[in-house]
Amino acid sequence: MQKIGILLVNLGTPDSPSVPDVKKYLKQFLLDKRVIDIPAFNRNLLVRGIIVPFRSPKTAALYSKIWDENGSPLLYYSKIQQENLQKRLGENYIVELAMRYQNPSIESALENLKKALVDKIVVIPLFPQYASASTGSVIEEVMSIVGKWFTIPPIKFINSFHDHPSMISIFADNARKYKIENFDHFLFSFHGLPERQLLKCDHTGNYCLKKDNCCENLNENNKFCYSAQSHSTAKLIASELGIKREDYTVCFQSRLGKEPWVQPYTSDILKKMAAEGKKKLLVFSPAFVADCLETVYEITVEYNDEFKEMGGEHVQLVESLNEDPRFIDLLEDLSKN
Ligand SMILES: C=CC1=C(C)c2cc3[nH]c(cc4nc(cc5[nH]c(cc1n2)c(C)c5CCC(=O)O)C(CCC(=O)O)=C4C)c(C)c3C=C
Ligand SMILES: [Fe+2]
Ligand SMILES: [Fe+2]
Repeated sequence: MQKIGILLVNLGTPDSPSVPDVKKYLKQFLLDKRVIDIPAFNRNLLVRGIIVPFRSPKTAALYSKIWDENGSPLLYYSKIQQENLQKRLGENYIVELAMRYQNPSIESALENLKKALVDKIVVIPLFPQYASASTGSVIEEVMSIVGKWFTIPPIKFINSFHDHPSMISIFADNARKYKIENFDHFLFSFHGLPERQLLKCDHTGNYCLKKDNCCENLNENNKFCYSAQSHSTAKLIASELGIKREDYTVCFQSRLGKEPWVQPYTSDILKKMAAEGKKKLLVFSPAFVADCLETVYEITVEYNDEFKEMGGEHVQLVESLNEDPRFIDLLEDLSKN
């Protein structure tokens, strides 16, 4: 019987919410050339000289707010997902968890799979939509580590799962708990990405951001585009819930720096909603498979406060996939097919 290694990889989180640990995390994260994709000299100067020293105390304070007895929600739920997938797949599979930045490291997880004498490896980056800064970076890191091994085993990389029916159903069911008729409008708020990185994913060189709504529909030209895959996820969830196109907005949160990022920005949409007199918003965050800083704090606390200050009443987050057994169905499907 073959033994199959499964490597689940999420983004990463600091080891603790202390400023030195957050500095270590941000340094490793933001020095990644796929995350800040500018020439190495400028990246080093910007990250070591400006972003890390100035941002770390602020980011550490935010992490302290979401850190509970289970630690970081991202790592906590990722471990549960790993344990539940291991139980589901049984003894012919070895399921390892790694984080692209900080711990557990991809290198240690791959070593564990090597020691377990697996016959092949399936790498599942835990990002539904492909971006070079997330999925691409995980794939490059795995290739670079395994590339140094004397024996390179068969490896399969999952590239995206933005339209997987199990994920769509979980987000839709989690939303139904809040009775969707109670809301004035629905936001699908994805993690942001610099526009420059969208353009680099456009293999036609002449499609993305060249006309309005270029990425509203997924097609041959934009199949690897993060924005197009995000719109595809949103459309499928909205369709399962019977939400009409005019009642939802796809938007992007968590910008860094002054360059343009994929638009519209969630913060601008909140202003627009408040100006239109909308009172209750239901917000999906389907770029993540587990609750994390961006969902637990940015949406639940910051956006809620901002919206109320502008005259709105409530911003309700739809929980992520977290411990839902149907997410394990999805991971089982990606592991086996
Ligand atoms: C959905 C996948 C992600 C993409 C794509 C992504 C791109 C990206 N992120 C930054 C900068 C930051 N992101 C931060 C936190 C963070 N990012 C993701 C996922 C993606 N990022 C997650 C899951 C998290 C939260 C991790 C957690 O522990 O909860 C942060 C740290 C927080 C902060 O200081 O604001 C930064 C910085 C860039 C620049 C980028 C693309 C170029
Ligand atoms: Fe990020
Ligand atoms: Fe696009």
